[in-house]
Amino acid sequence: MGEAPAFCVDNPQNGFSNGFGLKSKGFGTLTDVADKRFVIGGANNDSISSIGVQIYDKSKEKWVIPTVLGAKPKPCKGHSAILLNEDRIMIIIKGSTPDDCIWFLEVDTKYVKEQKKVLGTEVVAWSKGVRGDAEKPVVISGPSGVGKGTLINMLMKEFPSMFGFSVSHTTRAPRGMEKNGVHYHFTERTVMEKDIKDGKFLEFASVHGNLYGTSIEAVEAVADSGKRCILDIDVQGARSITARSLDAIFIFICPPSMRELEKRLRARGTETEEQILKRLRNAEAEIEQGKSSDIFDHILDNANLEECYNNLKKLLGLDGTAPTNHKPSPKGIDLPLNHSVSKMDKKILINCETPELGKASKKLIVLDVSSLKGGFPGRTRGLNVYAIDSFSDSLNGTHKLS
Ligand SMILES: Nc1nc2c(ncn2[C@@H]2O[C@H](COP(=O)(O)OP(=O)(O)O)[C@@H](O)[C@H]2O)c(=O)[nH]1
Ligand SMILES: Nc1ncnc2c1ncn2[C@@H]1O[C@H](COP(=O)(O)OP(=O)(O)O)[C@@H](O)[C@H]1O
Repeated sequence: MGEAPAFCVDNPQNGFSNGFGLKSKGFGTLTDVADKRFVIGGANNDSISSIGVQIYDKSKEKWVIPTVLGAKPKPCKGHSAILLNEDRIMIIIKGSTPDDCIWFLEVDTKYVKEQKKVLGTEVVAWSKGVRGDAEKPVVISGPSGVGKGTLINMLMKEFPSMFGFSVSHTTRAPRGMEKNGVHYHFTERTVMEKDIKDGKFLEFASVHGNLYGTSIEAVEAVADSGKRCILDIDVQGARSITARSLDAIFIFICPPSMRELEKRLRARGTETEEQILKRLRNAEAEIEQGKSSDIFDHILDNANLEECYNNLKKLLGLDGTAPTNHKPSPKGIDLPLNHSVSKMDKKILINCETPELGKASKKLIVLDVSSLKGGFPGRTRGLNVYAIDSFSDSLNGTHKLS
């Protein structure tokens, strides 16, 4: 299938209320998915414009303005659109930065289908495309004072280029040494509640009387930096994450006894007496749930810190010396402004010939989409990218882009 053609929308509904004012005419792409035509477009001139979405329902012969979820691509100088698997449209942005040129408009993925039912409207969702895979995140849970933070710090200190911490949002007050943006994003309840409503959180829970939550951006930012994400979240949060099918390793840290847990909490000296008692009361239920539920893949006893840390490293496959062959974070894709796009099986071919530079300038960029993972509300990962120079001569010139 070839690139969806640039076209002129003759009769859209008074512009794209979800993206920009299209006025009476605009240019964009159209992609047919069953009896729906997805019109994705910008303004009718050479200037940069934002991307709006409108759907023409061919069976009902009417235009529909969908609810658009997720952050959309930045204003651009045009785009190409290619339908993948009947459930998402790949958008290749012209004139964008290398790390911002591939996007997916999900039109019938599992999440979008669910949202259509919940909202009772047409729904589409934007997800940014990213090269390469992210390693499975590591979710660490356990009662307050058991040693989660201590173990995570040890891991980050020993393997600084390998792990990144998912910085949660919380409505609780910072402790003496805690820094905003490093340990937590300390936030107002009303602000956090609005962000939760706007779908910015992967999970959230009320813990010890405060609101805590993991933003989608917190996890994606770690993966973008090429590191493996560590989450320190409570049992409710871990359960929400399993329900959202986030592929992660779930580890529960257990104290040797309630008495020892109390001793550690008091020795830490960061909570008031009232807060300590609340945390201890909650600990019993957390331990019960952590041990009995089928959320956790591993339960680690933190009686002896060194032993527990070694066991943690073992189950993460880090029991040797620090690995030296850590994958660097993948670079973006450098696309020229002018290119044409086509599809062959699970590969998207981007023809980057620059006519004014002659035959020698021919380059074909191949996006292998056979192993895509993730998607809204996070990034779409697993894009594999190859460049073929002077592709008309031979395919033997294939090499991986660095
Ligand atoms: N669900 C959820 N729980 C979180 C998050 N961040 C922290 N928590 C949990 O909230 C609880 C309280 O954390 P905190 O106030 O830092 O106290 P601490 O556990 O005693 O260090 C702990 O069980 C954390 O695992 C989050 O983003 N989501
Ligand atoms: N195995 C252990 N033995 C003794 N003290 C520990 C052990 N693990 C952690 N601690 C101490 O217990 C306190 C609570 O640990 P922390 O990492 O803050 O717990 P959490 O993040 O689970 O609330 C800290 O003062 C820490 O130094």
